[in-house]
Amino acid sequence: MARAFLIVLDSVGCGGAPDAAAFGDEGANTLLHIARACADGKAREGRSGPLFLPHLDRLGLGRAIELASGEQAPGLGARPEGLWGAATEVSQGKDTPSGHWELAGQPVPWDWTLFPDRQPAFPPELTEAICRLAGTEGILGNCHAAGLPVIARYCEEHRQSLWPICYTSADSVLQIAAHEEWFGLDRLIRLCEELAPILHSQRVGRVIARPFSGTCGATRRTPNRRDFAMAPPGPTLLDCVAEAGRATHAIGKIGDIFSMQGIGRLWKGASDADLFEHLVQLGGKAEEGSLTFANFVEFDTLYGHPRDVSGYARALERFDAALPRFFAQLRPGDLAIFTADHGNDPTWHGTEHTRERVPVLGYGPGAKSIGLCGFADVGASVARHLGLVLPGRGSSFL
Ligand SMILES: O=P(O)(O)O[C@H]1O[C@H](CO)[C@@H](O)[C@H]1O
Ligand SMILES: [Mn+2]
Ligand SMILES: [Mn+2]
Repeated sequence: MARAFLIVLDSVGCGGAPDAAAFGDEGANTLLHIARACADGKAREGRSGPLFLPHLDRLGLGRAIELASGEQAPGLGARPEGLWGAATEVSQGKDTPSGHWELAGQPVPWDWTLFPDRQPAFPPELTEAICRLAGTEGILGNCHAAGLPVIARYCEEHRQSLWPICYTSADSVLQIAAHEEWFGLDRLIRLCEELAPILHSQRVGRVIARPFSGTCGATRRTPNRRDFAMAPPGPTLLDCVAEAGRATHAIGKIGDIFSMQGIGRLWKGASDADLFEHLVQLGGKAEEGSLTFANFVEFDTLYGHPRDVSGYARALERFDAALPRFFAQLRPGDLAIFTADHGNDPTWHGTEHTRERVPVLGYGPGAKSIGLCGFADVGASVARHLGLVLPGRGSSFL
């Protein structure tokens, strides 16, 4: 029986989304702009030269970028030896759950609730609920922000008052940062868990605990982040595989993104390097007929949001260089698909995700062009590869 590996490189988009302008993202292209910066010598911190991704490019990465956006990425464009194409999203959100759910066959049928970009960003009833559940007299932040600056800005007040630092973004999200020792990690996780059903009932997609440690001026976020996400709008690829009695393995934050629905075993780690080791191990030992679904988040969190082009290029090159160790574990008949959930162009303005198409690259079935497809077609194809049928929007390109 065949095995499938669905691997999401978080935020590694390739431009060309037909509705990018509606998101203020017309022209955004994560991979193209990183490749151009590298070729122009503008991404030289800890690396140099044109973007070097020989293994992904051999699958068809350069051609996928060109197909999605009409632009040639310098250094990429080898003749594809893998399955290659690009996918367009229909869900009206450029966030992580929307992207993953649609890849797994469930586009989001509703409009997410977003908080206004003003201070206070949260309605008084929500602030009261946070205070009641946290046992505090108030909250800090209450604004749109990126995580590192908002912690730096409110650290000292947080240390003195122990009020939680609450912020949001262009995503449908309430994020709460608090110090692991001063405020308490368990207390922060419990607070987010208790708030989640209230927020979910209002179509706010996620409550995220963002614990940090260290002293003010030298804080760092810890790996104990927890996302409490709404459940997907219906059964996904994971449910389909699990209900067929097959094993499902979730690497990284897949468990959080799918509210643990349809997930057999969880494989977590402190870094993407740790997660890659899980992927290599599962390449060797995942059961016949199983699905391994992985998310590599550092492209997004460490380099996309902070707009670090060199760092993003380094992370892509590191990932590419490690791929042969994973490929060496695969067996005849296996399928490994590499794709993404949205863009996060590190050359774009602001600090938010960017609406883009995403590459769809497959290792296993040999050279094959799939052209432009929908996100949901990825899930339908993985199901088909496993001999299953995923009901819903997608159709298989296999
Ligand atoms: O800057 P940080 O806190 O990482 O925020 C990011 O993390 C959130 C969830 O992925 C996104 O909405 C984005 O704003
Ligand atoms: Mn994401
Ligand atoms: Mn993100």
